[in-house]
Amino acid sequence: MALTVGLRPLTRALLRPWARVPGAALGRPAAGSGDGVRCFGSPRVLVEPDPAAGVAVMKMRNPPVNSLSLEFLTELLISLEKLENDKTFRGIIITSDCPGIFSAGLDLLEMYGRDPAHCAEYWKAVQELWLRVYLSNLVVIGAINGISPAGGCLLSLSCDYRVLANNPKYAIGLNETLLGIIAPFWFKDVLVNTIGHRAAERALQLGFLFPPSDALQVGIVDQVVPEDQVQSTARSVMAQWLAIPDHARQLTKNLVRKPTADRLLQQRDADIQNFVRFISRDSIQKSLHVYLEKLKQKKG
Ligand SMILES: CCCCC/C=C\CCCC/C=C/C(=O)SCCNC(=O)CCNC(=O)[C@H](O)C(C)(C)COP(=O)(O)OP(=O)(O)OC[C@H]1O[C@@H](n2cnc3c(N)ncnc32)[C@H](O)[C@@H]1OP(=O)(O)O
Repeated sequence: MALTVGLRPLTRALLRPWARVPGAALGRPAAGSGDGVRCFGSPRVLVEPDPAAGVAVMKMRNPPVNSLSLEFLTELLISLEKLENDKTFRGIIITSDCPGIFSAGLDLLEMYGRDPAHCAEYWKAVQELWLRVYLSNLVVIGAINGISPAGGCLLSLSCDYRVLANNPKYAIGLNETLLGIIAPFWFKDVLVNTIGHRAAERALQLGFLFPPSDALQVGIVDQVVPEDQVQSTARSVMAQWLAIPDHARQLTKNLVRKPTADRLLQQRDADIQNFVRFISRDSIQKSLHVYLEKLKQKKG
């Protein structure tokens, strides 16, 4: 898949992709890997490779809530691109290193009080991450070990399979309307593809965040397991998926997902312009302000 990352050279230059991760990389072999196999990654993305299994675990660590800032998105993109281009790997497990939070979704501070050029650059990176995960040739499994609203839910929905930890706090859904904003058409498409039209219609309008039992029932996740079994379950599901020949699985995945991805690919620039126009409205900026204040006040 030829996707351009399309971020400002400055943004990319600021990052140090593939730098050894302090602490994690200091001689600690990756779990399940043989001696000499080291964790690698970037400041916000820790990659634990298991070359023998052909699997890498990608841990998001952008504390406190793994909000998808521009820098974090860029690091995720670079990690994914690297893994995708390395023939050692056939599958990745995406999980979180922030306790209780898978991802709080898009970083509201990238959309609030920003100029149009910044919003456009940000939205391009959001599109890019979605396309890269959604169309990945690798098997992508979400080991969802925390709450995942909005953009966090989109990231989960873009995986091939979702395992959610059974904790009532770990709700998942596209809750944009609760913020006074709307889920873009491609977020909506992925939800419809996953849970069906009627369920998506209700969930989107009401901004449902499904706790684990409801999430399983509606089909927004594939499995709910005790919290301490999320990673091991993701590993055994991965083994099942990797038992299928790559070429057959990849072509099938493409067959199923391409029409949805094409809807965005055919109008990426227009989608960016729509986003910038929408997010720049006074009324939307006001809604974001109110929501951010609410998050602050919640702390007391
Ligand atoms: C017509 C065409 C239209 C085109 C489309 C147009 C428009 C827009 C589409 C936009 C799609 C948007 C997608 C999104 O993902 S929006 C983000 C949605 N996320 C949320 O609603 C989650 C908000 N966060 C929370 O609910 C909680 O933080 C939590 C995740 C449950 C964690 O709770 P807790 O552990 O208690 O932590 P705090 O609430 O205290 O948060 C810690 C600090 O992190 C800040 N924070 C939290 N979430 C975000 C975020 N998403 N972005 C930026 N910052 C975030 C929070 O304010 C705290 O900051 P502080 O320490 O400085 O106070």
